[in-house]
Amino acid sequence: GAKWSYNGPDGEHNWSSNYPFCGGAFQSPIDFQTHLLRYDSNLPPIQVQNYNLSTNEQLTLSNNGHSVQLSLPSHMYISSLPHRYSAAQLHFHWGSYNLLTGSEHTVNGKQFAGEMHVVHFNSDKYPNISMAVDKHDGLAVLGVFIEIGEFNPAFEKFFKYMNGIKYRNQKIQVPAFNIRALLPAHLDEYYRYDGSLTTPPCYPSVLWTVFRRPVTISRKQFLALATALYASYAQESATVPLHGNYRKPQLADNRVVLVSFKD
Ligand SMILES: NS(=O)(=O)c1c(F)c(F)c(S(=O)(=O)CCO)c(N[C@H]2CCCc3ccccc32)c1F
Ligand SMILES: [Zn+2]
Repeated sequence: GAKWSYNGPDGEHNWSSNYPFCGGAFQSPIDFQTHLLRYDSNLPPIQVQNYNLSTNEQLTLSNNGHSVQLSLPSHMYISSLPHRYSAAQLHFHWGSYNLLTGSEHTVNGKQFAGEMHVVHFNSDKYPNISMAVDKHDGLAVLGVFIEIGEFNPAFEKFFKYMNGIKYRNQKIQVPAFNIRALLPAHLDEYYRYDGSLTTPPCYPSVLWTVFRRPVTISRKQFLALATALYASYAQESATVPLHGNYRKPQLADNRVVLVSFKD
């Protein structure tokens, strides 16, 4: 499809000229404002299966020019939703080395340092993510806020390889590890709403689950994420740093955000 970026002439204000859904309804991310929230006692803790991958499996770590992404095997899935949602990939959104504000979803206007998304597709109904990506019940994405704090050994399992994918379309194989360790300890408190991909083509096909509790990575780890990658190709002389890859919060319109927590 047509090229897009997070700033300049191909920035988010012009996405809808090549990707009409980006100017449509049910867009993501949104700001979780207290008055939009409604407690729903029927929201169960999120349950994931087969996230504890064995180290003799290999995952593809790649720089797709928009984010750093880690491919995930489809035998990993979410089991607590109405359909089985099988994993496809995880990726990140972040600010820049001196702007610790790069999350996509926000809470009463507060932006976190970054945000991780674990993308799943409805494998009960669709054979692969490409067939699911534009269907109303096609995708389920788990969102995890990232804050600066304690060093995070789980993230280090692939952060340490990022110098191998500095440029766009570079990819390397990395040993698999326990993906559950990237999620918060408790999966019972989360925001839930119907939304979209936060990048073009912005299909309104995502059941969003954003956990209330952030995970922490160290400042050094965050700097590595925010400074290691380029959106440009290796052979290009003009390098374009890959940072600030987050979409601004979109209008909630009259969407309600369900929450699994009371206080
Ligand atoms: N924030 S977000 O909405 O979760 C989100 C991103 F921000 C994001 F950058 C990506 S991308 O890395 O593929 C780059 C541009 O699509 C995705 N990819 C998804 C949806 C598009 C098709 C596809 C195919 C295979 C695997 C994953 C995906 C994405 F879903
Ligand atoms: Zn994302």
